[in-house]
Order: sequence, then structure tokens, then C-alpha cells
Amino acid sequence: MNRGRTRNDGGRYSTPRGRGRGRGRSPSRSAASYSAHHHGPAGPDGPSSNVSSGNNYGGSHLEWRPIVPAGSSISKQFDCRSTSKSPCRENPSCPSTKDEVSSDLGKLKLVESSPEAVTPKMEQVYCKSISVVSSASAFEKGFPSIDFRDKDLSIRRTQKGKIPGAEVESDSSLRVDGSPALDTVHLGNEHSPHKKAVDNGSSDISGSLAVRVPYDICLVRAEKSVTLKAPLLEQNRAKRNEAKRSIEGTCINVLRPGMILLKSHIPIKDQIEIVNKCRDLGLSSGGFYEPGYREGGKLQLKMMCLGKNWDPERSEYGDQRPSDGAKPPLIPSEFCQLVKGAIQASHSFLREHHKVPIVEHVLPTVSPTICIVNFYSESGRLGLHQDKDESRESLNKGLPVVSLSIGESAEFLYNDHRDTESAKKVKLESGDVLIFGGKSRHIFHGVTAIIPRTAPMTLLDETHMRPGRLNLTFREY
Ligand SMILES: O=C(O)CCC(=O)C(=O)O
Ligand SMILES: [Fe+2]
Repeated sequence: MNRGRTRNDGGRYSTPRGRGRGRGRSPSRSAASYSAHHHGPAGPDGPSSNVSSGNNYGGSHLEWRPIVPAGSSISKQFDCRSTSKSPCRENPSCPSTKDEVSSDLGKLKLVESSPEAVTPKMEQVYCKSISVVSSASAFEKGFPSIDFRDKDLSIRRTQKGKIPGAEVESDSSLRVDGSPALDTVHLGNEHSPHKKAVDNGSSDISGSLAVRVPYDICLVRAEKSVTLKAPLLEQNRAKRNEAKRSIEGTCINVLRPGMILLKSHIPIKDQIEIVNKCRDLGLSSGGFYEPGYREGGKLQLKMMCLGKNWDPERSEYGDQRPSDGAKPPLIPSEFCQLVKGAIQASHSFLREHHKVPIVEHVLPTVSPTICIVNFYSESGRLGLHQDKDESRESLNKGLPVVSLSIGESAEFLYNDHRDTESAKKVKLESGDVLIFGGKSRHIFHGVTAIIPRTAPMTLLDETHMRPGRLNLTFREY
């Protein structure tokens, strides 16, 4: 699957800042194409609160981006030193030891500073160990506890909380990691020496201050919390959608040679299992993250790779995620069974209804070694691209991409060319499987919109999935 980037298609598929690696590849799904329709760097979940803004400074940086309810209180405690032994001398506004800064976000506490890491020349402040805890009373379980000592990072995930009687969820995305492309936290204010250290590209600080917090695709109810039901109108709409789908039942459409859409192919109980499995994997090492650029642009979805890692920066596969070295989790065998079943169903359909004598010539069989899981929030998008970073052999054989959709519906575009105007459009609903292989393996495709409030009610009730869409694409390398 090369999702490399080259052309700026009227700006729609250009990188956020006109960036591109310019490796001379044809346009394909890439960081560039992911960024189509970006609404700025806030990412798929829209604007989020920042303790301090997270610019990129060529190296890693730290930014805390929890989304928390108004009214909760939080404090930051800093224990910082400079070589002059006069804390934060350069910047009086930097909180000194045990200085508490109230904000409405959470509690960030540096429990250990590292004098040996201080570079005398720069009089910077380094912190080797940090611990982050929540102080918001209504959110005692709402933030992760993070313990980071000398690259020995352990993250204890704690439950997210809900304010009883309110429909507000806590969330957080605090990350400790050396990756420049990640959201991180500045420990201090914009002018603090912490930031300056990063500005100066210190390698000591990069890799010692970033915190990665897993992204949870489901909303977790805290004990004793009260969950307000969706408005009746919404419930009815979701129920109608579900009923309609079950009346229509499964059906198979050949959209073009090698491109097959299996409507409502995945039973709801399997959809629930997929969400739960993806959620568990997504919270573990190698789980969901927000792919982005070194320069700071964000892609409009959360992504997790199974089997092999796909790197949007380089448009290539690898065994590790470059940003944090995480190894992609294995593809669960149940997922592979689903893919097999969908190919078999397509083959039977082609034999029976299209009288195709050798169905593998139209739609080759695939044994997936890669699964890319995308979670689109309601503002998520994916620009037109080709999947062509897989091996030459796989691409030449036309081994299909098998795509499962779960949650809210999506407007899916496909075309022979990279042109949205003339592209055909199809709605992908929860439980649908779309396969494109053989002569359709190289189609340009993308997601132009997520249609809000279209997820099946049962799925939402059983999983508490966030508003959005989960998409899994399986490929054989
Ligand atoms: O979300 C979708 O339906 C398409 C995803 C896709 O094209 C990809 O991951 O390469
Ligand atoms: Fe794709």
C-alpha cells in the first residue's frame, strides 16, 4: 500500500502546510491524502483544551490535551531546577518548586527533577520523572496515572468518569514519548525553560518528557455514574435504521469488476465483538494513535495497525511504529475468519449470479497479514488515495483489500482517477464489507463524510462506542 504523496489536487489532498516528501510516487493514501479536508490541527475530535499549546519544535515536545468538563479543577505542580540552582531564573512566570497553577484541566505533577540532565550552557530545566494524576473531584478516575522514570515508562490506565447527572465525558490525551509527531505536554507555560529546551532541540529532553496515553474508542461509565439516554428522536432514528437494515437483510452488489459490496454482512453480535476487541487492542501497546507529521499536522482519524505497521510519514510498512517503537499487535484470528467468509460469499455470488467460471480471476483470495484500523470521529475524513504500499507481488496479483465498516455510516468515494468530481459515491453502513481487488485493486478511494447518528442502537448500547466510525482494512503484504 503506497499512500505516498505527490500532487496537490487543488489543495484538497495536500499536506497541511504544503509539505511532502516528494519521492516521486503517484498519489496514494498518505499523510498527504489523510489530511484532505482538515479543519486545522485540532484533529478529529475538534478543538480540545490545552494546558499549553503544543507546537512542534523540530524535536519532541509536551502538550496536555485533556477534554474535561467545565468546572473541574486541576493544578500543576512543578519542581524544577536550573544549573544556577535558582529555579526558573530566566523566566519568572515559570512555576517554581511546588508552585501550583490552577486551571480547569487536571493535575500535572513533576515528582522528580534531574539535575544531571541539565545542560549548563542553556540553563534548562529537565524532568526525568513525572507523575500525572487527576485532581478534579468529579473525575477522580478520569485521568491516567503516569510514571516515567529513565525511559522506564509505565502507564496505568484509570477509568474515565462521568459527572453524575451530566452528559459530559472525561477524556485525555497526555503522552510521554520522544516522538516529534505526537501530541505532548509542555511542562510549564509557553515561555518556560522547559519549552526552550525543546526549542533548542535538546536530545536529553526529547524522549524523556512525552507521555502517550491510549485513545479509547468507547466511552466508559464510571461506577455509580448516571448515563443519560439519547434523546427520544435519536433513539427512534437509530432503531429505524437498524430495523431497516434487518428487513433489507444482507445483499451483495458488484460495483465494478473486482469491487464488491456486501451489505449488512457482519451480524450485530460480531460488530460488537469487533468494537470490543479493537478497543482492547487500541488501549494496549501499539494501539490507537493520531498519525501526524513531524511538522505538527494532524491526520483526521485515529489509527492502529495490526500485523504490520504502516507508517504515514514514509508510506511504507515495517515491524515497529517509528514514533514509539511499538510492535503492532497480531490480527485476531476471528477477524481473519470474517475476511475469509466475505471472500467466500463474494465468490459464491459471482459463480451463481454472474456465471463467472473461475472466480479467483475476478477476485483473488487473500490471506491478510495487515489490518489498518481507523477510527473516524464525526468530523473524520480520508482523502482520495490508492492503497499501494503492499508488496509488488501482492499488488500485481490484485490481492484484494477487504474493508469492514462499523458504527456510523460513511460516504465513500471511488474512481479510476484522483478526481472527486467524477468519483462514484456509495454509503458504507455498519456491518457492510467492501472488497476491492483484481481489476479494482488500484482504485482511488476515500471517505468524504461520516454521517452522524447512524450507528445501530444495539451497537451503541452494548459497546458505548464513541460517536464515529470504525473501519478495518485487511491486506496481504
Ligand atoms: O474508511 C474507509 O472506508 C477507507 C479506509 C482506507 O481507505 C484505508 O484505510 O486505506
Ligand atoms: Fe485505502
